[in-house]
Amino acid sequence: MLRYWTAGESHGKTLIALVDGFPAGVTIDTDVIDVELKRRQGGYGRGGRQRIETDKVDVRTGVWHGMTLGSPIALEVVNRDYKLERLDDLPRPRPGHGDLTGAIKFLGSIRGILERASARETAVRVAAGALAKQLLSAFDITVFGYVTEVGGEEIKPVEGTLDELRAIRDKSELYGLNLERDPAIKALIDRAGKDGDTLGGIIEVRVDGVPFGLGTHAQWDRKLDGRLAQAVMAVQAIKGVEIGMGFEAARRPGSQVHDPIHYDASKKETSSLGYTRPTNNAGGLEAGMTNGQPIVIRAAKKPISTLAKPLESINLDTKEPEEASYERSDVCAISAASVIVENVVAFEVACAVVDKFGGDNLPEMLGRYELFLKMARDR
Ligand SMILES: Cc1cc2nc3c(=O)[nH]c(=O)nc-3n(C[C@H](O)[C@H](O)[C@H](O)COP(=O)(O)O)c2cc1C
Ligand SMILES: C=C(O[C@@H]1CC(C(=O)O)=C[C@@H](OP(=O)(O)O)[C@H]1O)C(=O)O
Repeated sequence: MLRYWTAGESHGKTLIALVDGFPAGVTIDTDVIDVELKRRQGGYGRGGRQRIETDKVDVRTGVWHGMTLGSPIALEVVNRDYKLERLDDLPRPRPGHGDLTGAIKFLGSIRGILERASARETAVRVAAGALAKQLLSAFDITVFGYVTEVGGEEIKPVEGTLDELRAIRDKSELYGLNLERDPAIKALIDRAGKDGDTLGGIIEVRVDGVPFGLGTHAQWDRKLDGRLAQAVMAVQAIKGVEIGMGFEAARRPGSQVHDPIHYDASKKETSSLGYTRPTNNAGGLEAGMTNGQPIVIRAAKKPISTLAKPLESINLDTKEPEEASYERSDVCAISAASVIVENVVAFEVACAVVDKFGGDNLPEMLGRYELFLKMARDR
């Protein structure tokens, strides 16, 4: 079983992801992980913190001569803005953050909650996802995330191959798929910043090259749609998850929702085994299992909770009404969130690959994958 945990506070010494159950024999390129970490730090609308940090991964355990050993892998990203010992508490909880509930639940400080609730922790979630992508690439599975909406403004994607779309996204300051929309949306973010306000948005992630049969119908906690939804929803500030047509499917009759099943022998050698679907409203998942089509998953991110023009709150000591605390904050972090969601999806898909093809070592997994394809083609 492949899994991970993280440790670390936002302004503490360091952040750690401990990845357990990662197969042996996977070549790891730490530069590729650092590219993802850099992308997560970027995107238009980020606050002052990203000018302090330069995130780089240090693979502390589990890798020898650039290859995984099958033992636990500890990934570390050190905080440059380490100052926790000098920081005071925050007196006035910020609506939308974990401040009020955390301080009440743990009978303690707001600082003690926000330090761990903070999305700073996602640096090492991204490192774990970027590690998982290096396993997925051996199976030609690619995971690609982009922004489709910011503050209610749509970024309708242009058409193109995956490589063309990647090139566009990597040029976009918003990580969207339509460069023409960037100036208007940057102006929207600037306006929100000037008004002391914040913005959220919508992210889409596409997973290509997915074989049939990842996940299972047999038990609720092993259904891949459910596991993906949990991984995505557990990203800070994500408030909605859709797979394929998502909520829109509820508004249409079945004839306009379900994807007909066709067969094209010339595609027998691909991961779809020749079973083609003229549409992919299911988003690649039926009954908790992948159906040979790309996985498509969307996430809705709420606006940042800390407003420069603070909302009404209470001073927890005096119980008197006061404005919520403000130190510094992102105005819009949807682009960063797209990198995070992309990487948590990658990790979850890698878990399902390990479940299906075994997790001891990569050559054995690839052998089992080929055997499965052969048997499934003959089905
Ligand atoms: C990439 C990213 C950056 C974020 N930056 C901030 C920030 O600067 N200030 C803030 O108040 N919240 C920020 N958030 C949101 C909080 O982490 C989040 O709202 C909080 O942990 C409460 O969790 P919840 O929104 O899931 O309920 C950010 C979230 C993400 C994903
Ligand atoms: C540090 C990161 O994001 C932080 C997430 C965050 C929050 O409350 O979630 C609050 C801010 O922290 P700070 O007050 O130190 O500026 C963001 O900068 C990061 O993504 O690397």
